[in-house]
Amino acid sequence: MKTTGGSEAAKRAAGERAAELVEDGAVVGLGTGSTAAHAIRALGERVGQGLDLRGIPTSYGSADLAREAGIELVTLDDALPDVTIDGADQIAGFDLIKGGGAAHTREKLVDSAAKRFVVVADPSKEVESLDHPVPLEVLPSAREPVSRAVAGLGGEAELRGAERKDGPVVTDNGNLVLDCDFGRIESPAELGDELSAIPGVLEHGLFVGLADDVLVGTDGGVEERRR
Ligand SMILES: O=C[C@H](O)[C@H](O)[C@H](O)COP(=O)(O)O
Repeated sequence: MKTTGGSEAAKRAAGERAAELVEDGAVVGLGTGSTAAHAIRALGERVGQGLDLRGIPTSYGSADLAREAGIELVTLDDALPDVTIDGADQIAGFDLIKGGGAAHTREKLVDSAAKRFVVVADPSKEVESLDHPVPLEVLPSAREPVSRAVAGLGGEAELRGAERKDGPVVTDNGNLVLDCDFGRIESPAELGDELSAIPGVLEHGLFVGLADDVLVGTDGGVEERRR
């Protein structure tokens, strides 16, 4: 499981608070990453205490964690999520950049299908304006044309390298990831539309207009924002 900079206590506080919001009988979208992992473990504990729920994973990682936690898994073919709990790499208001774990394509599918999308994070993720590189999941054959198209939009694309494998990261869907630096992003919605229009891009990591709640854990509690 990829881990990021914020304190583990803050991530756990946010994840556990989000798990408390889940009602009996719910279908829950299970996000990917170190913060969502705390929510999955907390949900597993509630299942152990008798809570009835089914989970829809957003990656191999979240599926494995959910199985270990004793959560029954289903797919979007079986049910749509009542709520999805997912992390983020950067948060400005309710706009997000996701995909640090290369899971953003399935995450966007599950997050956007949910009646309620709850973001869990630690304070290091919050910023005034988004400026984190935007991950693009691209077809392997589209790497160069997409990089050129990104340059045409004023960005710089870098192929994400794997850490415990030679060569690039290959996603759960068999594709590559380009991390695209646009500096400060003035209009996330507009940039998202432009990235979606590039042939060969499966999905980009800008999540605009999707989040309903942002729960930011701190070492002393959880700050909750609702749209
Ligand atoms: O692809 C991965 C996801 O978008 C994660 O939700 C995101 O990278 C945040 O992960 P973490 O909670 O580990 O910082």
